[in-house]
Amino acid sequence: MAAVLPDDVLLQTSLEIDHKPYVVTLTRSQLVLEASESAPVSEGSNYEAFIRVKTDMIDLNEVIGVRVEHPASSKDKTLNKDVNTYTALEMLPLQLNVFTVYYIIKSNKHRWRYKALNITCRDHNTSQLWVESIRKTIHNICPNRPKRLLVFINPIGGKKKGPKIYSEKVGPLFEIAGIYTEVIVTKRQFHARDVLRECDLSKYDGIISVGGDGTFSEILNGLLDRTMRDCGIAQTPHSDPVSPKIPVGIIPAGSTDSIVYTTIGISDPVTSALNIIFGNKLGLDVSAVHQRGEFLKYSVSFLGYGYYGDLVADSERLRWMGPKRYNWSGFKKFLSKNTYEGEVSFISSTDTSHHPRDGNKCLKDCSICKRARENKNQSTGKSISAQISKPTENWQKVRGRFICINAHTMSCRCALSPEGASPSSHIGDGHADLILISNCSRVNYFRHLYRSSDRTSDQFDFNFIQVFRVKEFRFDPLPEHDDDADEQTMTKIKEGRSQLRPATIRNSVWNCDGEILDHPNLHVKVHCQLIQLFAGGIEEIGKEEVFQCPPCCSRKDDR
Ligand SMILES: Nc1ncnc2c1ncn2[C@@H]1O[C@H](COP(=O)(O)OP(=O)(O)OP(=O)(O)O)[C@@H](O)[C@H]1O
Repeated sequence: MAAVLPDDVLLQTSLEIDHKPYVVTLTRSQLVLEASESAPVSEGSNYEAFIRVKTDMIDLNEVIGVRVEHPASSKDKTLNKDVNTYTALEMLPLQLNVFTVYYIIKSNKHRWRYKALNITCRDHNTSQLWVESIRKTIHNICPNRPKRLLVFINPIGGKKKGPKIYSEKVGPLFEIAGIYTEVIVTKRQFHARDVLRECDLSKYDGIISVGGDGTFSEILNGLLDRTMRDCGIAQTPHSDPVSPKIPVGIIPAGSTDSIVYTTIGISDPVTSALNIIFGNKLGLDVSAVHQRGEFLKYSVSFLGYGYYGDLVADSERLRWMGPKRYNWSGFKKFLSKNTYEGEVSFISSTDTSHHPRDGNKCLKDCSICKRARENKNQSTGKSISAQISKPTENWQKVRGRFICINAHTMSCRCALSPEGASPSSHIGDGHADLILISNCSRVNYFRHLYRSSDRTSDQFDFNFIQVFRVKEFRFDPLPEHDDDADEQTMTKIKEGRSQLRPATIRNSVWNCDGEILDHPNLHVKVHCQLIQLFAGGIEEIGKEEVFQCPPCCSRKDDR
């Protein structure tokens, strides 16, 4: 343990923890807890003397919050109750001389939890002094923690548990952290987007999506639309979108929650809430999707034509099945094995130091994403025309009949595919991994799908699969076709009046972050680290710190 230097000490008092005497010291970065025993006092002395027998420390950057606590609220695990109960308990008389420090613990497998340490002071003034001093010190060393959040809760995403997850697990944590929140439970699709178009964003330090990838995508699109409008920039294939100043966070409450899995390593509302509270941030690549020169939307994780497009179109009709609808639709589409003809054109990455099959995973503090951010910062300020991909840029083309065409802006991890559909894809390298799966037998396609759930094998190691790391791509279906006829067929499919059959439809749809894009012709351009996401990146298992629980803590069970 490093010695506490005198000028580093901000406050030091003899306090009680678990009815035992402690000398508690607040330094500029830590709370130091020294178990002590009373020593015999020399005659005539005005001071109580202690012998220090054991020392523990809590880093202040791992403290969620501190507050004067009512005993019932800690004993009864009030945090597991709903917000109303929680507020009612707060109105009971407080035990004003006790304050509680809430701090995180990191268990293995990326899951974060927290503990509460009750500290008893002699009187209310001392307790108040401690609370204020700790808060001020945290604010000084962690100035980037958010203080005001706008929260959107989707009540129909996943298993429809968004409101419950927020009120039981997340809202109380934001309250402990002293974060002011405005909460909107969405009433319809595009409700969040419409609010973001009009509201005063300067009031908030972050926007939080409680839902799945679809809700996040809606919020991301609303925020980027708003930013572009405020900057007076039209969204064309040749314009570079402007990064919003405000970061976005996700509390997972959807069916797949792939963005959370990929950026934190686990779909867990408490871990995500703690990442938001600590203000951890990552730069996320965003793909701008256009059709025939017209802007359609932004995508942050995945674009899939063919198998994954058909799958999402089918699964939309089966929402009542919950998350299992994806397995059922996936099985059906596997059996039908539709194939689609088309031409894919793309501009490959010029950086040859990394590629989609190099096995280099995008983990916390990823060097590839860091380099991309530095390059982006250097190029900011260059004229926009210098950054536009020109028609003369090196476009490559692949024609064929495909089972699917997938573009991953990130690795797209999820419970079914722990390493992701494109394991070496990066969150912020400014590129997407383009996976072209040509027509093959069902057995071979199954071998590819099976490998995506296997951490050890290369799912792209087949002669019918081609992979490219690209910054821009286009898809044109072949032969040229009647868009209107296909759109009518797609409407019937979505309304449940028709099934997808290769004989009746020549084109698939695009699956864009779990939502359907009806138009087969697509032009996609990746924008490096366009938005900031509240997430810390995936910690490498084995490199995580092993938490030493101070023996003095109130030893609450993991929540
Ligand atoms: N009150 C609402 N009623 C209907 N649709 C809504 C409502 N609120 C949000 N939506 C829409 O619900 C859609 C699906 O939500 P979401 O993506 O969160 O859940 P999911 O599809 O179950 O999860 P995932 O995308 O992770 O697979 C989104 O497109 C969102 O715009």
